[in-house]
Amino acid sequence: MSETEQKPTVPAQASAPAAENLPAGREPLLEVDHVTLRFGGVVALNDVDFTLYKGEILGLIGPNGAGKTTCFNAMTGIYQPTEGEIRFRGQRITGKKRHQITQMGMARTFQNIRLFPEMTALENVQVGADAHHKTSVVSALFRLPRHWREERDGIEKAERLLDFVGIRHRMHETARNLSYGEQRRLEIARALATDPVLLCLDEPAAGFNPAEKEDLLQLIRQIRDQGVTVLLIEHDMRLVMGVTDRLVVLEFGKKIAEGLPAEVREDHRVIAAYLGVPDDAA
Ligand SMILES: Nc1ncnc2c1ncn2[C@@H]1O[C@H](COP(=O)(O)OP(=O)(O)OP(=O)(O)O)[C@@H](O)[C@H]1O
Repeated sequence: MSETEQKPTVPAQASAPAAENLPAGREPLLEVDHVTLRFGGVVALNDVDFTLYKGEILGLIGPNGAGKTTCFNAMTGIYQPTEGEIRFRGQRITGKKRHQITQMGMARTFQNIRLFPEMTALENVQVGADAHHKTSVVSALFRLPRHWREERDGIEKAERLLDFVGIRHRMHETARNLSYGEQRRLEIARALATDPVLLCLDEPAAGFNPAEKEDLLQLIRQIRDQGVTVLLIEHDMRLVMGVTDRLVVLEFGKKIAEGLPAEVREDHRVIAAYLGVPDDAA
């Protein structure tokens, strides 16, 4: 990416902080405040409590069924907590609609890729950019100048984002014809098109080979360096340990550990959770 016009369209914010400064003195961006979420008899989240600070890359990890995706879904308005609340940029988002949360600056990707398969890569990203368009139905119908301007800006922005994630050369290809890795990158570009301050990535490396994982690690760092805070759910421990500033660990819906990756890796409860051995034997 060149330094000038190729710069991605992500919000201009203060430059990324040094990881070692986290979290002391940092500004909270997202607060998950004693959240419990039940599905009938299943307690998917049990009094989960953590804060995500502006500018960090936080990993949310845990064995299968630990509650990670449920936590993302509660944050992004898909599920409502049974108890507790979630605050984003100081505002309570519990009860808000998904599009309202997107407009507040939170974007996400999904564990199972959700693109518009018959649309081109460019069009998929434009859909994300449309979240902020101000054109009324009338000005779109009558093709007023404002509509053209927004459409042109949307295309330019989509091209820059495709360049940023490394698939600009595929912009006119339909999403269904992209490789799996390209589709995952396209999802990230589409999420960035909504100008998020927080990007939530749900298992972005699933199905990747080691080289693709290394590229993804670089991309996540670049996203953070553009001022976007990142919340990452990921099973690949090498990627998690290599890219995150801090980790929150869930098991059976409960937070069992939180801290720097090096600390969490040594935590006996985390080792027990991953190895499936009794707590006192770990
Ligand atoms: N819509 C739902 N209805 C009922 N139970 C659900 C629902 N969604 C999740 N669960 C249950 O909540 C628990 C947590 O699931 P969740 O998908 O959040 O875990 P996860 O940590 O993301 O797992 P994985 O790593 O396998 O994706 C599981 O027991 C799951 O079966």
